[in-house]
Amino acid sequence: MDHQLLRSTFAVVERRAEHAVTFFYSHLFWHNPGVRELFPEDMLPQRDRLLAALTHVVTHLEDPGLAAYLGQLGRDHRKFLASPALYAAVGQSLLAAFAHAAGAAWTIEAEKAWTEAYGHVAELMLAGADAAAGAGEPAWWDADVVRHERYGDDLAVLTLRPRQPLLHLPGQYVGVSSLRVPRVWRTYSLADAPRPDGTVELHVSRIAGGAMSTALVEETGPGEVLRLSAPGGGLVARTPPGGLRTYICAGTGWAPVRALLAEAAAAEPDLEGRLFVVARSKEYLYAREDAERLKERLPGLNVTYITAAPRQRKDQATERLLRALRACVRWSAHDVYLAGPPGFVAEVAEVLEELGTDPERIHHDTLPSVGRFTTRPNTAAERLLGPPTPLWHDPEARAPRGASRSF
Ligand SMILES: NC(=O)C1=CN([C@@H]2O[C@H](COP(=O)(O)OP(=O)(O)OC[C@H]3O[C@@H](n4cnc5c(N)ncnc54)[C@H](O)[C@@H]3O)[C@@H](O)[C@H]2O)C=CC1
Repeated sequence: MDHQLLRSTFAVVERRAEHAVTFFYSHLFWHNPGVRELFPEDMLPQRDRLLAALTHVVTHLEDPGLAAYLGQLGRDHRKFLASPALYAAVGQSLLAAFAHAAGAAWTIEAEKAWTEAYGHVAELMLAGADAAAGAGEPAWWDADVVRHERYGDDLAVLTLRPRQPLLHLPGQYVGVSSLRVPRVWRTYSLADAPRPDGTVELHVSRIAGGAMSTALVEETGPGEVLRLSAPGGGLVARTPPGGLRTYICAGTGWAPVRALLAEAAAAEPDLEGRLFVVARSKEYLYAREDAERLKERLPGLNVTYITAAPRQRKDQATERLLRALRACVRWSAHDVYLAGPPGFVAEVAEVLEELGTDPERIHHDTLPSVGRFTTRPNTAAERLLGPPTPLWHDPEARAPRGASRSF
């Protein structure tokens, strides 16, 4: 495959990304009646996701991990009932959209390279789907809601009992779908290590205007059934025994961190580390009781809770956290596990690097985007669909940014 040619055509398509994605879906739905019904009513998050996946493929062409990524994506796409025929239809519409957006850059060679590349991508995704089906894994897990607890106005903890065993690594997330919001899937972390009774826990924060989070926080209750997709994500334990680690979470970012700590409490109760739990206000520090229980099992864990002061804006908690992080030492010796709102993760990761943490040892997930990109935009296409928000906190206290940054 001609990687250089794939990258150069994609760079042209990217500059007209919004146009290309609109063309793609119009072409797909027009030529394949019935396919529109497989997609949610609100297509905006879907459009971002397609582009994010394509960007990932093009920027990882030489990465040996790409095949595993595509296999996992195919496994995950079983929840959409994606058939080989649908993969073929998507390929045709994608090439048509690329041809349209690339203009003069769409040469015979470019078309050949993209036809071959898409064929390869589809093959790896279908192989991932077949492998999961062959191992007896369902396309999704029906799960009964057995408990629903509210914290503050916007937060809920849901306990679910999947009807088939749901194997996962602590720290991973699942896609969640509800009949209340047809065909929409949102990702939430599983908030515990696998439990003996097979139940799982999701922590949901209601986003203003978010149909799914509102349904899960305000309307869902015991007796209802949700669908869960195959667990995925790379925020899993990576520290060798005896290694130092720091866990930092904000809001419902507590969910994956709690799962990692529960695993550590069983596997390595004498671990040494620090935990920072950040919440917008005291009322939202729903993690405190659980964290205290974990601390009893992990005496070497130093726990700090950080909230904004009363009547201060919620972001003040991050400023307070950054001050606390600056007061800590030995960052170069720590693995750091990070979870929370995307802006928080990006900001904290940057400060940790400035403090001397090895970037390879800062672990966090890039959750699939919802509506807007969940990480800072890097490419022209990402910037177009989700322009970066300006950094807001205490810029004076920061070391100068690397000259290589493009925003
Ligand atoms: N529910 C889950 O299982 C998981 C959720 N997440 C993410 O965590 C977030 C949870 O949202 P909430 O609980 O409502 O958190 P929140 O909106 O209450 O924010 C918690 C704290 O994060 C900080 N923060 C928020 N936005 C920031 C920004 N742009 N820059 C710097 N700091 C910022 C502030 O200190 C704030 O007090 C969501 O974005 C979600 O995607 C991440 C992992 C798992």
